[in-house]
Amino acid sequence: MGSLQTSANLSCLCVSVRGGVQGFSTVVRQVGFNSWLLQGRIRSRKIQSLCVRSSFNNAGGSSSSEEKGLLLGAERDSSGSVVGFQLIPHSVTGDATIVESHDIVADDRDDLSEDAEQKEKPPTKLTFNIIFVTAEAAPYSKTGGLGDVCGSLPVALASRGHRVMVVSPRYLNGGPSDEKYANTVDLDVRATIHCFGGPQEVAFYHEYRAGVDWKYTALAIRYLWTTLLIADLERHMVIFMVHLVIIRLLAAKYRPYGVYKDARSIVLIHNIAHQGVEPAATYHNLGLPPEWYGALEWIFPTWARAHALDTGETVNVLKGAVAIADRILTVSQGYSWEITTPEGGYGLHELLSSRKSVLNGITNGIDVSDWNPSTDEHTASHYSIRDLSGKVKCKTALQKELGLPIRPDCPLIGFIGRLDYQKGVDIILSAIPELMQDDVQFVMLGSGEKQYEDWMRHTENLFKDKFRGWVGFNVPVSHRITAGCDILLMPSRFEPCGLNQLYAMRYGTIPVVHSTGGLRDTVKDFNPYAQEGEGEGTGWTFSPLSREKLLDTLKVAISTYIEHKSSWEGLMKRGMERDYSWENAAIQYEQVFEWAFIDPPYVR
Ligand SMILES: Nc1ncnc2c1ncn2[C@@H]1O[C@H](COP(=O)(O)OP(=O)(O)O[C@H]2O[C@H](CO)[C@@H](O)[C@H](O)[C@H]2O)[C@@H](O)[C@H]1O
Repeated sequence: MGSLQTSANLSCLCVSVRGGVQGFSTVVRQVGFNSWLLQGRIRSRKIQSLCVRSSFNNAGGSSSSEEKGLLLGAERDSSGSVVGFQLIPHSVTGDATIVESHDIVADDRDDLSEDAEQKEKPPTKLTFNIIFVTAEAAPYSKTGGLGDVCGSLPVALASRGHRVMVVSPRYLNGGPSDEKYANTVDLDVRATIHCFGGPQEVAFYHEYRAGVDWKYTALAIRYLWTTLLIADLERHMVIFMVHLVIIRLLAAKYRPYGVYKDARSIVLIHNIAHQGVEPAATYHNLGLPPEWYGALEWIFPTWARAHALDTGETVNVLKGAVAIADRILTVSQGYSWEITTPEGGYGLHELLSSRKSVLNGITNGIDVSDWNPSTDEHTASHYSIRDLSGKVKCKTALQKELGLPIRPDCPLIGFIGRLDYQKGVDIILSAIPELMQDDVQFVMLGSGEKQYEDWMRHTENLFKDKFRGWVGFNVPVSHRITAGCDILLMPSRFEPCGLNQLYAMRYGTIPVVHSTGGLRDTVKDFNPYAQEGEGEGTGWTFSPLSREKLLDTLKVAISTYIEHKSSWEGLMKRGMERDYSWENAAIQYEQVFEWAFIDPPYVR
């Protein structure tokens, strides 16, 4: 960890050992918000210097990057007199000055690390400038898990001292009547970008909330690279990309002119089934130079083409990002392996395998203040690990709200999610007739494919006392289902991370999940005999994904609920006491940022 910190710190601090500056190879510690104590050798003289970066912003913008990129190091003799100065170029634009330094040439002992002051101070903490570019960020916009993650991970990183900006579109819902945007200000900046066959005007809005700069672009089109115009105001940052085309724009439009040349890009894959594939003819809409076409080019195999004249030629946004990002992240470790296999890679497995050395998985956290059973504003009652009594009140209130028989002891099973192939809705559909023979209740909340929405309405009519299908997207209802159910079913075919099982465990609702991706990583199988009979585990995982396996596993869960109340309570409590906060994940993200700065930019 220490050596990684040092290398990354040098990059972050704009003191590049790779740039040929011998000596300032170690950051002893950060001694202020923008100042660091460096040590090392210059021409065999031992130097210790205090470096101060006066600003992250390059507001003036008049001087050259070389002028901006200098550190001034003063060398002193043993009496403390200045005997010379060192101009230390750094590779990233920014204002930096050394205000104090000590030449300790007389002291030949390698004892810098034993400096008494150093012992008192905490170790160097790196801070980064991070821009998230995302199609969704809750609470402003959310159609699924992407919105959740991009609404809370930036806040977690900001609370750890990083400077974080989120850039996202302001959709049509973000009009004056939308309370979520009540605190935003129009920056009164109108920029013109050239894409989609002509000039497009973009308006920018801003809000500073929870330590994060939230910026929104009002533009009729969803393509977010336009938002890099905002980023244009910034310099020397880690650029953190979410699933988009900006990395190519970086390389094609900015780096040739020295801008962002030391920034790093990271693509975070939330779901590889959604790659942003468009007909090849749309490439010119992106405003990228023709020579970059190859990075996005994607040709479907013959069997996947629609008809005899279909050449299969497309542009694939995610493929381009994977090909040239500095690092690649997914939202769980299990999924980071799955996408390198033919079964899980959706055609990108070979490309991803070739970049395995920069591919990592970090399990998502959740917003633990929004999803908190002891304070949840959407639920009928509150409860906690110390007092679970409120949970049954949430259950009966949910039964009442849905018009189901109010039966506290009847196992209540829930499903929340997009109604599509990924979520295994077809497996639920095939299992429901048999499941409805048992004394259970089942509630589904979701929207998506019409065939499944129709099936939910139809099934509700068939099993009036047992089944409810809520067609639509409703966040308060999703909280009430999570709190009120005993079991949450997630038979996802694949699941990069999955958030609902995390919400469920935090609410003492036991997940029954297909053993895949993030579900396998986060749900630990119940074993009643472990821990000298105390039991372990937080739910059930099953594999393979089949109707029979799903039914078998659900039936084991149901009989445990009915017959082994103390085991059930153990399951609930083990799930509830786990740490789901973003803090853990944020620490791992910092590690990846550090790794990103160890290597030079992948595309120059
Ligand atoms: N009808 C409805 N009404 C109200 N709320 C609803 C809803 N349908 C879904 N939601 C909510 O949307 C979110 C869905 O998140 P998931 O992680 O389960 O899946 P999603 O596939 O969208 O995300 C992708 O990105 C996330 C984030 O990285 C990964 O966890 C995941 O595996 C990947 O597929 C949850 O907050 C859920 O409660």
